[in-house]
Amino acid sequence: MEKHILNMVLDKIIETSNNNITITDHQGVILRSNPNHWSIYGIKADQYLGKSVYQLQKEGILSPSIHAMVLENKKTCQILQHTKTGKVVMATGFPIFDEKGNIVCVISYSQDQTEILNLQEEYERLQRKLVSYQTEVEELREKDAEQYGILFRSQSIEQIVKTIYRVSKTDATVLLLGPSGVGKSTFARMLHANSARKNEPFIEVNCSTIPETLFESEMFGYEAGSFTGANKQGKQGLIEQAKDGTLFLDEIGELPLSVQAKLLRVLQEKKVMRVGGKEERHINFRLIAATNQDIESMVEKGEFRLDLFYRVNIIPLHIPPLRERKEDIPILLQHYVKSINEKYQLSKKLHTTTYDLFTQYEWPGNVRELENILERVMLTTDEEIIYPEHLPATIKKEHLSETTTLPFIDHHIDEEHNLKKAVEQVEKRLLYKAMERCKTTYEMAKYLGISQPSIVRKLKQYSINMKEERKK
Ligand SMILES: Nc1ncnc2c1ncn2[C@@H]1O[C@H](COP(=O)(O)OP(=O)(O)OP(=O)(O)O)[C@@H](O)[C@H]1O
Repeated sequence: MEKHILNMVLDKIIETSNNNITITDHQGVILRSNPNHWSIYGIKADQYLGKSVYQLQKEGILSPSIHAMVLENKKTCQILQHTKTGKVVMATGFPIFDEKGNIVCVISYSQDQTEILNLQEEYERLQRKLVSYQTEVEELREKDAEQYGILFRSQSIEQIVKTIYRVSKTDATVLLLGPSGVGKSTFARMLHANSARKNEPFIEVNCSTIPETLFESEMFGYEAGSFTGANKQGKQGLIEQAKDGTLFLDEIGELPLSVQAKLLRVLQEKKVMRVGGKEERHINFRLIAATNQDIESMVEKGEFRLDLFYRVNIIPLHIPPLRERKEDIPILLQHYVKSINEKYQLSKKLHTTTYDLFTQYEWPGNVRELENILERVMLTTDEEIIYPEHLPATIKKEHLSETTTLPFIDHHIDEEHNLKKAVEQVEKRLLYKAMERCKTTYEMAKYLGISQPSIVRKLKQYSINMKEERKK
């Protein structure tokens, strides 16, 4: 190709490129560049063409010059330039060598990055805002959940609360699963209170308390004079009472098989025929069910209908037992101590060791058991501070075995690899435990099977001040 045509091609490439292409000779004198791109440096073509990049660098127009850098380093370079006009430019420069390895010219591509950087900054700012909004929403959620009587610190309950908020905006059937006393009814009420049906009835039916023979009349209602002993005017069934609201079927696993079939039909068709009635009534309601039974194994054993299981198991929510979310225990204790104090005009407090015991206990009856035990202990203890000795034997027993059995000792020996230290840990632990149970050093001596002077000596050895400890 002829030289003048090659020049025309080169000019066209430079003119049409999205990047600013600049060519300098081996001394950094600008030979070619697209004038349209130089506005970002705040100068015009006649001010830079034929000028040295070193000069422009000195004048602060190129800060720094990519060409100067390539000439100096004799290799490809990349930099971010901050121009006088406040722009940020990404410049990449490439050296071109002759056969002898001398630089004959440098070519650079530069691109205005200001917008991208601004967008990036804006994106990061919005990200930060989003995180702060998320935290705020979570805090509000926690507070909001509190108004429905749900207190938590555990991630598992936080996740359930989030799901409840999400599904409460839909009409999806929710199946609450978990052992007795974990809060299934409480969550069901929260779900209803957050839904569009909140101003309509919430009908809670404990399926285990309705006798099989009365199930139909209780659930579907009956017409006047349909059976002896029936109300003369007839009666609305529980499903009809839930019209436009929520029907909460608690203990659904307790329903006899014969009843399950009848219920399934109603749930599928949302139509109810009163006992002794002639026409079906269409009832609009949202269904929530709960059980503390292993419903899937009931299905396997043929004790629960598979079709009814599919009908209710749309959104299953497993609420874990309290022993699997011990981080919820302190806040529950604080709440219940406060509310029981208010209810009975008391001013009782839990000793820190009592808190520890409550946290270690397995709580087979979950939150309900915690609430009940606390109420009983607070009402039956004369003293203002509740010590471990005031607690029921089951809680103390668990503590006793946990602190004295081999796993505890093993743990310390494994960790320390030092017998003396491990013995000290065990001794200290036993002293604290004896202090929880006993009032005097004489009682402690009896409890631990050593002499009273030994107790005093050991307390001194481990700098344990009984009076101070009791105040904690
Ligand atoms: N997260 C919680 N925060 C505060 N109180 C709770 C919480 N969970 C449950 N409770 C309380 O524990 C008690 C038992 O809760 P609830 O009746 O909802 O449990 P359940 O799982 O439905 O029990 P069951 O299976 O026996 O019907 C209630 O007094 C309830 O207020």
